[in-house]
Amino acid sequence: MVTLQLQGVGAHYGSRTVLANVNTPVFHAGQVVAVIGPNAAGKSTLFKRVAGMLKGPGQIVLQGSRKGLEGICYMPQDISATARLTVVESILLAAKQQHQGWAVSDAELAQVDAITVSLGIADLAFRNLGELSGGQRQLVSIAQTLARDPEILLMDEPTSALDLHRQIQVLDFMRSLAQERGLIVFIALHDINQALRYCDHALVIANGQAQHSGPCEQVITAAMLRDVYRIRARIESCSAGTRHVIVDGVA
Ligand SMILES: Nc1ncnc2c1ncn2[C@@H]1O[C@H](COP(=O)(O)OP(=O)(O)OP(=O)(O)O)[C@@H](O)[C@H]1O
Repeated sequence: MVTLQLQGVGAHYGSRTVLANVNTPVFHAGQVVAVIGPNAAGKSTLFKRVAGMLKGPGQIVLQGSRKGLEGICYMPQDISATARLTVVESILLAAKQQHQGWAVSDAELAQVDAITVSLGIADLAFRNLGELSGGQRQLVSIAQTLARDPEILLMDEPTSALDLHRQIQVLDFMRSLAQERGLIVFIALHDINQALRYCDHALVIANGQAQHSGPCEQVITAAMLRDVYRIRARIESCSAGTRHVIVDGVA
């Protein structure tokens, strides 16, 4: 069973340190971790550092992995697509990054089919990337990331371009994927209610540091929202018993 822990992780762009000394508990297969925090806090930078795209101090301790660092897959926030490929070609290309050679097996085609069906984009399979809407491109970007057979998924605001139905569909899907396939899923989110609803653990990044880390219900508090986001808010249970953030205004 895969586990991941960050120990004193930092990152810099040139001489500018953007992230320093991020420590986390050991995360286990099946867990979904919300990475939350204000704009420019360092969430994407943390993902890039964990994915090996940036250098910096500290250790990314991965244990019980079949694939090693190759199993850490990052879905970027930027979903612009310039390649002249169809949707299915672009997903196959992502899958092929993990394997030698370009021959496509029936099993790989079936895997791509299954991913597009799960994300509700099977009807887009032969459309060119350049002619998709923003939300459709985001769903294809998620499909490309899943095709890489991840053990650790780093999803950078994966629902930012999606309508409400698709947001719920994708987050439900990520949750069941984590549990059924034993993935550890990190999701950078700005919607704190989605973090409360879909994630087990919250890691709050602010000013390039991990300010809080723990179970969502312990970390997402009125005090944290005031200190980190500078808003006045209450956390209340709705009639269905689910906890929600109600925002009263800026602090
Ligand atoms: N390629 C880069 N070169 C230099 N500085 C960068 C680069 N990418 C990001 N930064 C800076 O690093 C800091 C953290 O940016 P990052 O993208 O990690 O924030 P974020 O928490 O993901 O923000 P957002 O919620 O707005 O997406 C910001 O000050 C940003 O300007």
